[in-house]
Amino acid sequence: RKKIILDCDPGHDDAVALLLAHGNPDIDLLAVTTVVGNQTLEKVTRNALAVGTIAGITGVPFAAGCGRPLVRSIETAPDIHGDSGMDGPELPPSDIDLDPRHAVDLIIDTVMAHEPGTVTLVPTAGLTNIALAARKEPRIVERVKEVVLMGGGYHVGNWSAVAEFNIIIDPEAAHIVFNEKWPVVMVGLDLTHQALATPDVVEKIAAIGTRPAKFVTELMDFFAHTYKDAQGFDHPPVHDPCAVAYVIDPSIVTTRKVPVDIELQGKLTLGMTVADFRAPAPADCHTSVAVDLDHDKFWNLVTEALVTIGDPL
Ligand SMILES: Nc1ccc([C@@H]2N[C@H](CO)[C@@H](O)[C@H]2O)cc1
Ligand SMILES: [Ca+2]
Repeated sequence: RKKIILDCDPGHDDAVALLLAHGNPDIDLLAVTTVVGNQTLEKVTRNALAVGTIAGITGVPFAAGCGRPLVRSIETAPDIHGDSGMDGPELPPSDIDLDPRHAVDLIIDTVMAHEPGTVTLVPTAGLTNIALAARKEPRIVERVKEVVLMGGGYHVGNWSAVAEFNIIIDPEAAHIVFNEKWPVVMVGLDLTHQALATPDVVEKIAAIGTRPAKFVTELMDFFAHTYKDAQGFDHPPVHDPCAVAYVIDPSIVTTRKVPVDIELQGKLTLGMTVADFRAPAPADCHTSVAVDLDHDKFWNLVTEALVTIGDPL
């Protein structure tokens, strides 16, 4: 099984990523950590625990992490995720207790406790926790198998003309993560804008007839409305589970090995993930970007995970 740590900011699509990670039999979810992003740390942490409760996750530590970016001030995304960060469905009180450790320490402890080269980090939010973990315990960089992150875009932005939200809310953290010498697979907007929750996808999920599936349809209904109003999309792109899906089955995403670095100075380009496609990638290039998604295989993974989780209505 593939061991992962999910670092997230639920977030409608983070919730689907967590359900996919929990429901897929090939994934061993070692820990769930939260970081400020779509909403404040307190709100996204409450949301993560609510999803864990709905999914019936037990025996997996949940820890809260950084409440603000390394350098810049907090920027949340209420226009897309609402005031709670996961508006739409009713959220149950959580029966999961937070791990007493900071997320950075839980990430470090977990990576150091497992065989080198076996733990994949899956960030689906700003990279503040991941950057700090690499600075506090540099040994995790050579020990982590790879970092498969939802963020960035080599030709697409959503928080500026050229920058994606998870990167631009903490570009200094992203610069650290992309420049450490570990393998980084950037699952950016170029890929995730192909993962649209169309009506037939939502109908398939509704037909599963379980509480978690109903929860996802309610998330998607809200997400569809805000994505239409705020970004003019007919159907909402469900970004974060694409990173988990790549870990489960790399064949459902095509990737290209290409140097990627983060713009920290530009007035117009701050937070841009600059991919240099020009020459053949240098032999020591440790970054790659996701290009094409197998839409049907992707949504089959999500529906199969929900079927596995069960809990009929
Ligand atoms: N407009 C918008 C802002 C933030 C996000 C969140 N950031 C990433 C996509 O930019 C995902 O992780 C998602 O949770 C999605 C849409
Ligand atoms: Ca997210």
